[in-house]
Amino acid sequence: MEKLKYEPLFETKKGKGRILYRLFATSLFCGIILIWIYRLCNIPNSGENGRYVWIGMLGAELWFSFYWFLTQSVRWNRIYRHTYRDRLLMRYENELPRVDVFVCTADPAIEPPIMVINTVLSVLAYNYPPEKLSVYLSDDAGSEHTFYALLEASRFAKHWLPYCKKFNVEPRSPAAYFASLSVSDQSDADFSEMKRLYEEMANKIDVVCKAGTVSDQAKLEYKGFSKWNSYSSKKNHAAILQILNDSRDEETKDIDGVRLPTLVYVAREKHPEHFHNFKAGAMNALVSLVSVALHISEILNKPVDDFVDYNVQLRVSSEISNAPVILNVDCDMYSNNSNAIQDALCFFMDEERSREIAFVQFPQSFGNATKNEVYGSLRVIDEVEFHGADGYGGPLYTGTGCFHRRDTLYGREYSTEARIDLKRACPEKMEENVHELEERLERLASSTYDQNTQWGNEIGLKYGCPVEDVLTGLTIKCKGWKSVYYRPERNAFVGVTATTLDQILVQHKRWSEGDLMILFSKYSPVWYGLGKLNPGLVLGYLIYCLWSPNCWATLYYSIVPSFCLLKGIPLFPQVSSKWFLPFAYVIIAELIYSFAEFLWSGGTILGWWNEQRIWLYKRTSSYMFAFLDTMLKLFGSSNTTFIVTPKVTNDDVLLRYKQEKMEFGSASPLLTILSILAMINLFCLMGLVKKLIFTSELGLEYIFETMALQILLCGILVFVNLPLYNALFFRQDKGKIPSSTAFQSIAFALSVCTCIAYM
Ligand SMILES: O=c1ccn([C@@H]2O[C@H](COP(=O)(O)OP(=O)(O)O[C@H]3O[C@H](CO)[C@@H](O)[C@H](O)[C@H]3O)[C@@H](O)[C@H]2O)c(=O)[nH]1
Ligand SMILES: [Mn+2]
Repeated sequence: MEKLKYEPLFETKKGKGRILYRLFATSLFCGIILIWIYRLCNIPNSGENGRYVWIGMLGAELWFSFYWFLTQSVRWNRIYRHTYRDRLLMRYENELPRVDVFVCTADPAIEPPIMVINTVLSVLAYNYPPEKLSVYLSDDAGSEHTFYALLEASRFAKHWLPYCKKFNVEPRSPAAYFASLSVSDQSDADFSEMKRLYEEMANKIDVVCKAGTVSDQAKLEYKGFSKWNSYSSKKNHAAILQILNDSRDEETKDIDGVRLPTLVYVAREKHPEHFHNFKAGAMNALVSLVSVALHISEILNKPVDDFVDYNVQLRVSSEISNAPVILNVDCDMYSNNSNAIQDALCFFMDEERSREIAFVQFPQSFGNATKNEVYGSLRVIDEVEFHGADGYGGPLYTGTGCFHRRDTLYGREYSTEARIDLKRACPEKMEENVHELEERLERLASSTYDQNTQWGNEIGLKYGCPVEDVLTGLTIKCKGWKSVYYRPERNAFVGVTATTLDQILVQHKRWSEGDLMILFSKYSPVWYGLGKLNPGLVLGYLIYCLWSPNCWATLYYSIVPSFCLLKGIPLFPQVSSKWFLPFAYVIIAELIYSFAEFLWSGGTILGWWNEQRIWLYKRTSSYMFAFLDTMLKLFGSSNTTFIVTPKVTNDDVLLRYKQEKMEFGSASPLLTILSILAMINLFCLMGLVKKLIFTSELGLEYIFETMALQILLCGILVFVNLPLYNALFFRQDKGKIPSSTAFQSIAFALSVCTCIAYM
């Protein structure tokens, strides 16, 4: 008999133009070496003017070269994935695994319930058998409003899900769907009815949020609200768990009589004395809630008794769904592609190559991004770098839009028998009613369930790091697993990005701080990962772990050459010197490359320019504070925090955001640093102009000949900062730089420049 040909469920292709890129990178590297040689050979002798400044330049350039070298790792070996969903369905239509979706929210004031339930509705409506899909909303605020919204959403879902299937709607977040249509699309009756239902629901939720409380009538209608009787604050409340739809229940059906996915609301217990570990804590509560110790023992191949050693609290059979595949999304990341589960499963279920795959990460894209992205984007990371990381064992886990195998989250080591257990039985419907089950589960979502256990350490998401996602993904890979990066043509997830400068700087401070903490932690890619990870991937991780130390070289390069300009000390080769060439080549080639890469990644010309500005701002403010804070933490005098990014904006700020006017707004040390730097460069450039006009002894030509690159550098810094000067001196709206910050930074920059000039 002819052997059936194996048809893979996914394919991997090498990126185009790799040879060309490698040649280019090599030529750039030669340029960089020449720059080192120039620096080394021209260090002023001891006693000569500018010796230490020169050594500093050498240090900064060595750092930049080293960092550039790291960034090559994710460009060297890019790969691209392609899935075959039709083959998946043909082979596994009736045995698809169950999938648990975890949605996390933390604060109804900055993560509005209406946005949260749109995300929930979008994942409930996945093109996937409903009896195999369970959606859990983790609400860290334990907010009655969010619960009310979810309750309304569970009712609306009975209309929305059949509608999505009937008309093959995309995207399946109702808000995004309605917003995506033009007026002419909106004529038919089904549509109008759907829109009316949605608006009715949105309106009810809006009323509750504005009133600040749920009406007595609603409370009477649904007795679940009684659980809030003892609620005192979002930091102090008992566990609340409510099963809104139970797919095991025959009665849970939509208006067409089709079963609905399971939907569960969970607010783990919060107690002021028990640290809650932010999102990692929330995720672990969910992971553990839906599992049983027995299963863990099965996975780790140990008898249950051994678990006493493992110190896992043995918890009574408590599962609701316990699916082998878990999707995790942030509350603002709605599903934009209803086939994403099937795509992910192609990687988990391929007969030959899926064994080693622990998670499938999709890119993050943002629905509220403006055309030229004033606050930058993750564009190049998504379009280039993660494809490169994939070539060396897989991208980072970035916290949202990621499918995990449940057993790898439990800390399972890679082994060749590690095929996903599809046949794992569905939890039995127990002889208890839903309320009894809820009560039993609530006891498990206590604020101490993970204390003195391996949760957060050997099991589940890792605690103690503001980027729990990156750390968790890294340790999974150190256990021998790989991950996959998949970017379908239609984006799988769409979220909300920050809309003010302060928000983006604070977010990047959290990220770069967390990444640096990983570098110094027990799980550092360098000492823990070396030998376990592909060396290319170690370099790849280092790019992110070393984000924050970048601040020093950048600060040096954006201040010292400008001061030297003021003092008349040349730091770069003369224009007519042959040493000028490598500098010119490296600068121009790198600029053109980064420009081309950005456009190729789908950005705009102005977007690239904005990206350069935000690059400078992040490096000189967020990264510096992140570095200092990490040092404080290492020496034990500061605690980990997690400032949640707001997902709402007031109308005034939103208008300026849409006009792409940078929002400086509130005073903060981050902002002060940026304006001081901008002013220093402006004063230095003005000092030079003054010198050119009033002192003729040196002559224009001589100054350009000796200082061309320094003038260029200072000029570019000033040019990049134009929006900042505008916000300092001319703008009248609320997004301008606050007068106190303006005054402080101008006074400070002026005094420093005066001191330097007359020193
Ligand atoms: O105590 C907390 C704090 C946050 N969150 C949730 O975590 C998610 C991420 O928070 P956000 O403020 O949006 O952070 P971002 O910087 O946008 O998030 C990125 O970076 C985080 C790590 O810093 C990851 O956790 C996220 O998944 C990743 O998208 C949100 O859904 C929050 O509701 C909680 O559930 N509990
Ligand atoms: Mn977010």
